[in-house]
Amino acid sequence: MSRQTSGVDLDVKNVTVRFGGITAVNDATLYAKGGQITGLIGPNGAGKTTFFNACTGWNQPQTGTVRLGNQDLHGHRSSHRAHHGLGRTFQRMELFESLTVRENVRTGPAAFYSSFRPLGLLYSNRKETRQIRQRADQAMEHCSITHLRDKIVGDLSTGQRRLVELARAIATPFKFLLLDEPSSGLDVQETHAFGAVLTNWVRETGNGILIVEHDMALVSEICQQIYVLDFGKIIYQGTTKEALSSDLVKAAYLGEVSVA
Ligand SMILES: Nc1ncnc2c1ncn2[C@@H]1O[C@H](COP(=O)(O)OP(=O)(O)OP(=O)(O)O)[C@@H](O)[C@H]1O
Repeated sequence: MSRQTSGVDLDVKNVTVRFGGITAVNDATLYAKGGQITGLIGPNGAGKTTFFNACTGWNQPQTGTVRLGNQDLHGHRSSHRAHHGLGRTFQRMELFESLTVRENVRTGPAAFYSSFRPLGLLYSNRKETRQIRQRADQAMEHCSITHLRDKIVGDLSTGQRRLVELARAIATPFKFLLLDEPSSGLDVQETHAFGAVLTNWVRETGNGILIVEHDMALVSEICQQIYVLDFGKIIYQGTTKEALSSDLVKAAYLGEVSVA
């Protein structure tokens, strides 16, 4: 990964998303800095995925704005937001089971570059093909999965598949990533290694991450800032240390959970 100087910040203001009579996200405002990992936590059904969808254009909020650096993404489709560098992963992994690891990872940058052309994947030039290969190789290296590059993804363990998904995301020239429960299904050691990959990527590229995560040990290890959603509202914002010792946050979410 090449080291860059400064990343862009994600600036989300006053987002409200309603589904009929349900207000899934209620006037939520969040600022996530480039070069950092910001956590978005909250109980099941709090509105975290809906908030992500509003950021990436998967749903259109009733109110609110989304900016990435100096780009106003408000009202634009998800493809436009991806062009401007806002990437995401999903709660359920979306990998091509019958393709190899290398092929899966290459689909990220290939789709990104092709989306700038009217005929998409039909045409690509040599320079672009070289870039796609280089980016995929670097991302696999970064995620320590180079040795798996010729394996079929359907044959891999959950931990390895999570890394393939992450490698595909970071192989794509995104400036900011939204990760939805990316460590789900990993054991303690795999989670720790996964967290180190995220931390290194942010440090080396200057890019930012907003992560939805239920694993509080991982959150406390990698996040600098935390936002807490409860019933669609941001009820707390602060440094990770402050958030984890806040009575309000404990009452809403953490309960007696130990994060040591
Ligand atoms: N498409 C939809 N139509 C109607 N209601 C929805 C829709 N999507 C989400 N909801 C509702 O909005 C609320 C927030 O859901 P959301 O999935 O965003 O929560 P979450 O915090 O991501 O939950 P989890 O941690 O379980 O993934 C829930 O009450 C959910 O049932």
